[in-house]
Amino acid sequence: MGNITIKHVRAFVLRGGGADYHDQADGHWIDDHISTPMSKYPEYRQSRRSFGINVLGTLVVEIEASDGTVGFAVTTGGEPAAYIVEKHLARFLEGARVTDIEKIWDQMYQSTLYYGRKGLVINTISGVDLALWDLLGKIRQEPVHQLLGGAVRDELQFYATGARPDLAQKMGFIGGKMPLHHGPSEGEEGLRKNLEELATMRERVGPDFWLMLDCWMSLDLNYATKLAIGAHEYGLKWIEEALSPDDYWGYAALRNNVPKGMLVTTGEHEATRWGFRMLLEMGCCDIIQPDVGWCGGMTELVKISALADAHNTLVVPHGSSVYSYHFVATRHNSPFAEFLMMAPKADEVVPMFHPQLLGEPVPVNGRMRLSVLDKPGFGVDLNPDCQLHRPYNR
Ligand SMILES: C[C@H](O)[C@H](O)CC(=O)C(=O)O
Ligand SMILES: [Mg+2]
Repeated sequence: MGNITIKHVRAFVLRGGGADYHDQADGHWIDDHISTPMSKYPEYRQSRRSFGINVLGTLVVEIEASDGTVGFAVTTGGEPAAYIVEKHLARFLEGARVTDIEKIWDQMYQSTLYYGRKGLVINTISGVDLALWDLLGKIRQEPVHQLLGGAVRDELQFYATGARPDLAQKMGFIGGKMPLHHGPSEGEEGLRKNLEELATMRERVGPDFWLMLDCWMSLDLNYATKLAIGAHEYGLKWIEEALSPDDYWGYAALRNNVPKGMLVTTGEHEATRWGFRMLLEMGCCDIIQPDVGWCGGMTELVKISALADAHNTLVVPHGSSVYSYHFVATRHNSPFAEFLMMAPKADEVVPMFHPQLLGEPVPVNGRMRLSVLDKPGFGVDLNPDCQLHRPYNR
């Protein structure tokens, strides 16, 4: 094993759903008048695709070892990410040992610092890192959760994100997180509509089912505070990503402002241990939500999670399908996981990264047995029916 090296790195682009889960067709709940930082421009209010939310597409990273084993991963990043992998990052992998994950991560991060640190570059590094974990698992014939130190639970439980928490409840999930539909630019009327939607959902699901609101970076502190206070009456469990990810000070203030018992969550657009250190040390939130495909990959998520543990903060990763399931199974401070409802009407459970992965597990009755994850690597294959495009073939 110590002698197996990395022979070749390849980066592809894929369109249509999957890891770039906002890349959906018309009529999908995920693109139906959701409040965003662009909602202040009326022409970009109805659809997130109108301002380009799906412009990047999916990045697929494939890493082939000297023994012929191939590991792969998908994340968001598309063609610019493929460029970075092929033209810049591949040099740190090809010829290295497949076990050199820490060193490769450090080289990818340090060598891109002058143009990286967050966003696209860290998405790209995350994709490469996840492919390395998949490769190592496949070579060792062990699931990634075992490489991470082993599972601490036999079963994962999930809340669902989508437009229909009432249906998610019937499907066995422990809670439902809804997108916020109206932002500050829609004034008092929008605020009233937001609260009415929450009230209707609370009536449908009864008093105990968790209800959360995902605000996708779209509010200001005053609006978020008013929303949280209004939503308290309807038992809102948490208010998510209410502010810009750069506004650490706003989050710290919001956490003071929300009614007692309501949680403030954020972090899906934060990256690396340094970004999360800001959130944790400034007391910005009760739950951090790193996306393992965006925050720096598994190698970085393990560090972020240890930091969170030392701050008594839960880590409930954003989306990211199998990549987060293998992680959540191994951490005491990750007691449950997110499942993004990718059915257009949020009325059935379909694999989160459909159609890109084969063998992608889904929760059944809101739960997933650990045994489902007991396959080498992340336990999934690329769907050969998906059209891979390699824009920067070296
Ligand atoms: C529903 C949200 O706007 C977003 O598309 C997904 C998300 O932020 C989450 O799952 O969390
Ligand atoms: Mg979110």
